[in-house]
Amino acid sequence: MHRFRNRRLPAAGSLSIWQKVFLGIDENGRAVRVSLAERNLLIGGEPGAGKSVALNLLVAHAALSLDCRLILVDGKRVELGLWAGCAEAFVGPSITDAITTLKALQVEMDERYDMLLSIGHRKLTRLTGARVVLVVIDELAYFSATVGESRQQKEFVGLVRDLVARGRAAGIIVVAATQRPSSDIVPTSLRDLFGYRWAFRCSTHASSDVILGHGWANEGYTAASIDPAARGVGWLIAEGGIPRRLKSAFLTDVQVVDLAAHAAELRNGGDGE
Ligand SMILES: Nc1ncnc2c1ncn2[C@@H]1O[C@H](COP(=O)(O)OP(=O)(O)OP(=O)(O)O)[C@@H](O)[C@H]1O
Repeated sequence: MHRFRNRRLPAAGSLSIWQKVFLGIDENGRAVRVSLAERNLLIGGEPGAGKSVALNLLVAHAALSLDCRLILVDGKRVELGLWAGCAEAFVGPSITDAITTLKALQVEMDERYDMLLSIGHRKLTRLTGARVVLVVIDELAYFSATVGESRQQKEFVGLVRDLVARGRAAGIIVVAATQRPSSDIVPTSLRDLFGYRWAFRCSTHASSDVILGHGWANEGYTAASIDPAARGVGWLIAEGGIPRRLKSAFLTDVQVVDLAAHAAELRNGGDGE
């Protein structure tokens, strides 16, 4: 298998979760970057539209950023599985494991608020010391509507909601993806907690609005108008802004394998050479 391992892989300390993450190129040819340490991100779109590719870009940046801890929740295991060696926790299809992991994060979030209060700060910054924790969930609907008992699904949704609502200032960021952009999976009250929302191709204007926000389809910003063959194309909106159409960057599986191995080595104290 050809590997692209070479000297251009990022060295330890050259990337930070506080730096913007490169997502792709917009219609005007401009680079699109997001500041993940400041906002949660919701990704939606129909199967095959490009969500996993987008998640891999985000996780690649986070994994190579040694000031970021990674918690990966992936019901299918294969979407994020290549990054398991970089993650502090990797949760597969078990809803019990997902709940246990999110509960532990909730406890940590409260401890972080105690710490912030004790030093008189309102939010975690890169100077506070504690590392940012990135929680990536793929697929939201698997845990909220498919696997487990209804009581567990509710508990899972409650934990996600709390982490998205309160985690940001404590340096706990959630990125969640779903191939079911419907209001039962992403109710407005949850959707609106995400500061970034990225809609890949959706089958209807209504499902596009479920991700981007109510009314955008009427204004002409709809992921239902994306050509099904245009994989990786989507609309991204940041809190308070207007949607921006972009084509995501792309990492092949071979590149992901190489980057993940490199990041794991850096995380284990190696120099990645
Ligand atoms: N930015 C891109 N550039 C080129 N090809 C892309 C891009 N994004 C996605 N693709 C192509 O589309 C395929 C499906 O993308 P991806 O696996 O990310 O979809 P998905 O939305 O996660 O699907 P599912 O919901 O079924 O998991 C990829 O294997 C790739 O071939």
